[in-house]
Amino acid sequence: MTKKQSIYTSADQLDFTISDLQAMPVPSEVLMVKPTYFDVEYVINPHMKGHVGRVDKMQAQNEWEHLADAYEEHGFRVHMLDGMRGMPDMVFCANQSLPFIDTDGTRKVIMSIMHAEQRKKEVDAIEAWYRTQDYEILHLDPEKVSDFEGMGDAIWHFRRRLLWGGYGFRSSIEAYEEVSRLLDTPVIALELVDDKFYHLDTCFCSLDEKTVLVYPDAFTNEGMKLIHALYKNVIEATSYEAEKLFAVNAACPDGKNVFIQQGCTDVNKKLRDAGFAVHEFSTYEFIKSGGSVFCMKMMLWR
Ligand SMILES: NC(=[NH2+])NCCC[C@H](N)C(=O)O
Repeated sequence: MTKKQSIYTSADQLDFTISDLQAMPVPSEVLMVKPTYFDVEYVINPHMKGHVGRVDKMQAQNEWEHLADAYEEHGFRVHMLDGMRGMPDMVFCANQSLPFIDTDGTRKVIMSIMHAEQRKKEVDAIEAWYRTQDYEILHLDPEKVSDFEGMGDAIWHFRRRLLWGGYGFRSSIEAYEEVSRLLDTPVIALELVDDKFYHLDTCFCSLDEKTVLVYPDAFTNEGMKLIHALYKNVIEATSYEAEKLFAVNAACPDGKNVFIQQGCTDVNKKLRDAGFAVHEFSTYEFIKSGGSVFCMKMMLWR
């Protein structure tokens, strides 16, 4: 496809359909950071309020292990990285980077510029791990980009070279000009308008090429138009399940199986009706920090 434009912010700018886009392999590996030092120590999103010092460490460890096992059971190789003292949010390893595989098979990663001061040092720790993994490491120009929180806000369309980028709370729209240029990929930029849904991965879950799970009130009308223009099936979560159960922070690593927080009855029925297999997990300890299934891992290519 010849790109006329790299960042799309309104539906009338769209000059392609999904089938025009190049295919991209599905990741086969997962990175997870052990929750040894996970806790709620500060408040940088509305979900963390009232939870400082209230994490049940044993329970968190159990929840994390069940999730890691599930990736292994579904055939994914899981890299487990030790957490670090003083980095209670490092366990949310969707945030410090955005990995990518090029058309020639080169693996690259763009390192994040965390919005919150408290989380900035996590990026170096994750970068050090990528150095052991034969990834080409790319950095955003801090003169041009103030913040970008990796796969928390930048989500690949399933199996296609198209990036969906959320902005407004943790990432700024300028980041996507840079990301689009570095990865030579079009970006659909979606403004986030509700601070309870501060990362794109709290309100947008890419399920397969044609299907997405969203929480519509987290977006502008124009954002929802873009989503409807490029997805045939748009599954909507209720406000209760999206906000209290992080239903949309689910993960569908293979286009068939959806890993999701326990108890999302309405969303689960819609997912099953659409042909997906649903696997429920307890992530209550992590929800206290404003994260669930999706943000506790990073998908990688081998
Ligand atoms: N991608 C995510 N939604 N990650 C959750 C991050 C939670 C973390 N406490 C933060 O506010 O930064």
